[in-house]
Amino acid sequence: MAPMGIRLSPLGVAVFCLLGLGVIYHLYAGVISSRIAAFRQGRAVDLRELLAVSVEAAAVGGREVKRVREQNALEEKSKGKTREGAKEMLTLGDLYSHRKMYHLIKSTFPFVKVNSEEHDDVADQESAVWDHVIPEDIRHKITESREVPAESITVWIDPLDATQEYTEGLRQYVTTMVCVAVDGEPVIGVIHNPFTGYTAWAMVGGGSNVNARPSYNTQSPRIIVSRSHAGKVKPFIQEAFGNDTVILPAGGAGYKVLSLLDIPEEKYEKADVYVHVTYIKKWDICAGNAILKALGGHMTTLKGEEIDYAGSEANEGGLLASLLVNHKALVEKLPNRENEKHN
Ligand SMILES: Nc1ncnc2c1ncn2[C@@H]1O[C@H](COP(=O)(O)O)[C@@H](OP(=O)(O)O)[C@H]1O
Ligand SMILES: [Mg+2]
Ligand SMILES: [Mg+2]
Ligand SMILES: [Mg+2]
Repeated sequence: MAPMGIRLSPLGVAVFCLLGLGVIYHLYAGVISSRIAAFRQGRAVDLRELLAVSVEAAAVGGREVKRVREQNALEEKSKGKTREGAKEMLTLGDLYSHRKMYHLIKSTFPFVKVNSEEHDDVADQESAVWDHVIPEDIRHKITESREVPAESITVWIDPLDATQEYTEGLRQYVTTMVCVAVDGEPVIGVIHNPFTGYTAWAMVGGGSNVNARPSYNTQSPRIIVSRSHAGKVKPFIQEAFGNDTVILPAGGAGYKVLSLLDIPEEKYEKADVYVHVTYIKKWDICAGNAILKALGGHMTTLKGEEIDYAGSEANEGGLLASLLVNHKALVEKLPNRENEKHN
């Protein structure tokens, strides 16, 4: 019984309540859906922006690498040993470069997973902030933006590649590298030499600032290999390509990929194929893989398997990298090394 003698019909009350709920749902559905949209937008990453930040990160890290080398303040120490027993070196160049590169990428894209070779608990007080300017050459070569969910991205950074050679003063081999993998596939690669200032970048299906050479020799190829983690690469190559094959030992996984490209600088040797037979990690190889893929080339394990750039840092199956040749035919020439893994 309602006050003042007004009698409410139960059906009327029910209809009224339903109407009220409908209005509330209508109002809140709008709010909720716009919240979801805003949330989603925050987690969508424009790959052209991520390329611009990657190029910037390689440059800011590179400035630290150069400064530490020029001040002779490397303070090198051993982080441990590789599986083959070689010392894994860490210098202040690796560490300071890591801080700058990692924080620049993380502060711009907080939802993106970034795997760096180095680690550090100190928050960089003067960490670089991206100015949101996409450089002219990137805007010119990549005209369409492409957005992907942040969750699908893994960024690999090598704050200083060829640390061994860096400690020996062999500056030509040293690079900083950034790679962006989407769903495990390498999509963006940046390789920067801090001492010459040269940067190679490419986006698969997008564009690049570097090209393949007009031709490559696969009959008697010049093969570039590691100088400090070579393992048994020499007999491996001779078995595949003959005893007279030209083998070029060089430092740095980044440098060795640059040696396959058409770089208008005399400092880069010109190789036809890059082979690595020992264990190697994904921050060493992802950027080179993305650049080669963008230019129509391949980087695979020695068995010709694609490398998945999500998940663990390890690449166990060695490396074969080539550009504009029949990669499968190269794989078929290689000896079976089932019984000599990691050598
Ligand atoms: N067997 C191995 N185990 C661990 N890292 C290896 C390796 N072989 C090569 N690397 C790493 O791959 C990069 C290129 O090596 P190389 O010059 O011998 O070709 C170097 O990266 P960093 O200098 O970033 O550590 C090196 O440490
Ligand atoms: Mg290292
Ligand atoms: Mg490296
Ligand atoms: Mg390194």
